[in-house]
Amino acid sequence: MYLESLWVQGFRALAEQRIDITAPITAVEGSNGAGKTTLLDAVHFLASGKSCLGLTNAELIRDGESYFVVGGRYRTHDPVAGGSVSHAVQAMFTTEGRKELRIDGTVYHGFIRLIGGLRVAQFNFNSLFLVKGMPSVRRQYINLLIASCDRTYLEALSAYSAVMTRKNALLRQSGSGVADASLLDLFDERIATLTNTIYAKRRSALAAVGLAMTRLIADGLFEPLSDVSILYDPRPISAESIRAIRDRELARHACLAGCHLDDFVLLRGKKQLRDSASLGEAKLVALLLTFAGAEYIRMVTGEYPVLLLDDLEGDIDMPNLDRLFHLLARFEQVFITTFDVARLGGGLNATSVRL
Ligand SMILES: Nc1ncnc2c1ncn2[C@@H]1O[C@H](COP(=O)(O)OP(=O)(O)OP(=O)(O)O)[C@@H](O)[C@H]1O
Repeated sequence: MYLESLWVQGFRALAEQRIDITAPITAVEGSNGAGKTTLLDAVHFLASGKSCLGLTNAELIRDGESYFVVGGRYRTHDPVAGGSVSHAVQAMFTTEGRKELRIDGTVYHGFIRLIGGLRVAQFNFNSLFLVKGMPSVRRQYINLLIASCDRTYLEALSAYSAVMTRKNALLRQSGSGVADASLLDLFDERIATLTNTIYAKRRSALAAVGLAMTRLIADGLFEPLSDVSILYDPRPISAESIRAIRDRELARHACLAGCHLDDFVLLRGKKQLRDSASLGEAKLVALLLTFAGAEYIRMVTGEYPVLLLDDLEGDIDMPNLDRLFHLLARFEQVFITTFDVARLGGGLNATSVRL
């Protein structure tokens, strides 16, 4: 997987930028506020239709502009064609909320089709919330990871989100508790089926990610995390078990069971890292999850994703940099932000883009 060129217009810090990429490692340089994080976020957007900083599309539009455009051309291995193929993608979002996506010239009016095209694994300062933050952050991690390799998972998530929206609307309408019970029964059946499908896919993906974590720890860079593991053991649900809490759902006007409340636990020994990890440890665990996610993608698709590393300086002890560079050599393409490539030492043979 290789992003050959990237163009952005009116995207946060970047007024207009076009880069053609030829080297395996691109060091994105520039002073504070120059737009380094923004550039990596643009690549993440092309892979997911979303900002990796948790920003809304409207927040991504540069102040004073009426739209943003993010586009790129990437190369990927196509097992059907038996070789490398190249795709052009371009996403536009306007202040009126209009979305326009072009993939190889075909126009779509939503960004969901970006998922499963260009694949990325990313780390930035927000990644520590994977360890320290709310369950929703971990769900986003696992959702994008699986969906980028498995279209049926993405379809199950979309179907789940649609049925939950309809059920929530019905629960809100129900007011005094009088709701269309048979329609709620139908929704509960669908929610239970989709939840169990999603649980099963998350279970096998998280088992693979956990295995990749163990191998990466054995490689050395993550040695201090030798007893870190993932615990994920959701109980399958049934329409009956959801029906059993219907009174509570009616009272709260919300769905109170299903995979939208799911979470996985990061453990060190038997302790939950969310409560016990220092900030430095949390960042290292998040970096480990980034690399383990990349290994998962390679295992499923046969190709490493594009690796996006933002704000790593200061988070990794200098003696470990050599091991990090060794790990980067696995990837076909890496983007790494830095104030100054020289500060990263001679171990990094990178081409730099200065903003
Ligand atoms: N919607 C927006 N319109 C214009 N400028 C924006 C917008 N959102 C953020 N910025 C500006 O972008 C800059 C931050 O960009 P970014 O985070 O990409 O910089 P950076 O080079 O990664 O900085 P640092 O080295 O400090 O991490 C800030 O100056 C901020 O004011």
